[in-house]
Amino acid sequence: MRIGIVTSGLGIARQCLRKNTSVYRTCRRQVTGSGSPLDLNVDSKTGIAVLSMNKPPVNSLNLEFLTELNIALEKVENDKQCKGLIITSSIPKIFSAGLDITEMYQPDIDRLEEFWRTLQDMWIKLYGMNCVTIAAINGHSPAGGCLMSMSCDYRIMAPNYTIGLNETQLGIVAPFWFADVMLNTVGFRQTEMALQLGTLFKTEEALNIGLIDKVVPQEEVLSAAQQEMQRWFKIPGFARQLSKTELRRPTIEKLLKKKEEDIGYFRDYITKDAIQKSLGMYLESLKNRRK
Ligand SMILES: CCCCC/C=C/C(=O)SCCNC(=O)CCNC(=O)[C@H](O)C(C)(C)COP(=O)(O)OP(=O)(O)OC[C@H]1O[C@@H](n2cnc3c(N)ncnc32)[C@H](O)[C@@H]1OP(=O)(O)O
Repeated sequence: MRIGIVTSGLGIARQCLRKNTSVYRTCRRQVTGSGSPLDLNVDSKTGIAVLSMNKPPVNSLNLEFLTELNIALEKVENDKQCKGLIITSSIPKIFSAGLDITEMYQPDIDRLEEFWRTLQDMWIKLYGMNCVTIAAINGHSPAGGCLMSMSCDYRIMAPNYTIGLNETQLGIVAPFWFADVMLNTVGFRQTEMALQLGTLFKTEEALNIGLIDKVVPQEEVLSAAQQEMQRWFKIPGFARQLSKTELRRPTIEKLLKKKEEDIGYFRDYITKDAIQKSLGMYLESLKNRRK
């Protein structure tokens, strides 16, 4: 991520005037540079940061991208002006395709371990963010994309997309902490069915089981997230934060206690011949889809 703090100067003010939407009307600090896979914009007036993933073709989470996500989350958490974070995507029709499968297929072992550690760190940060987090899900959100969405405080999604932990469809098993987050979100029965079947829920189905909180038309996802944020901002910050921490801490601590063990388990599991074969076939099927 190319990071350069652009303060609310004349250039940005002109952009604000040009883009005649409520989001852009107030001046923003742009915290990332052009060409970056992440656009982080902090609106100093509203206290809302918008983090938009922009890594073509599908916002897949590889080591470098996860590292940049970690830096961006750290920046938001350390920015005293930020009271809320909206995570969304700049890629049409895709929120995130989840983990980059090429990181797990025929991997270099050192990199594989680093990849997993960086994913753990990203999740620990996002799930434990003090500020209010809203996922503005404007595209498909399988597996790791679903984990990111579920780790926010609130989820708004556009119609006609899919979301879920579909790992079993790839012949792999969602780690215990992915499962824990789903359990915390939709309860045991929905989780045990969804995880075994690797269900990708359509938007409406996701709403029905409580995997997402609201459905709005595609073009309204971001403005709905901005609006929703106001409801959360009305609650005294300290009380809200403490409530969140109390509820989420046990889940985070469970991974913290087993971080290294989890990396070792992931490494040994993913490098098994049978798992490599499944991943290879899945990658091939993705490539052949358009043929
Ligand atoms: C203990 C082990 C635990 C591991 C936990 C794993 C968690 C995960 O997140 S695994 C990843 C699961 N993700 C998926 O199953 C999503 C797969 N992708 C799709 O279903 C689709 O690509 C889509 C719905 C996200 C988008 O569809 P579409 O717009 O039609 O784009 P394409 O399918 O044509 O894809 C374009 C391009 O991107 C490659 N690609 C897609 N997803 C991934 C991915 N997750 N990782 C790496 N690469 C991916 C796809 O192969 C195409 O590549 P090219 O053919 O080279 O253009």
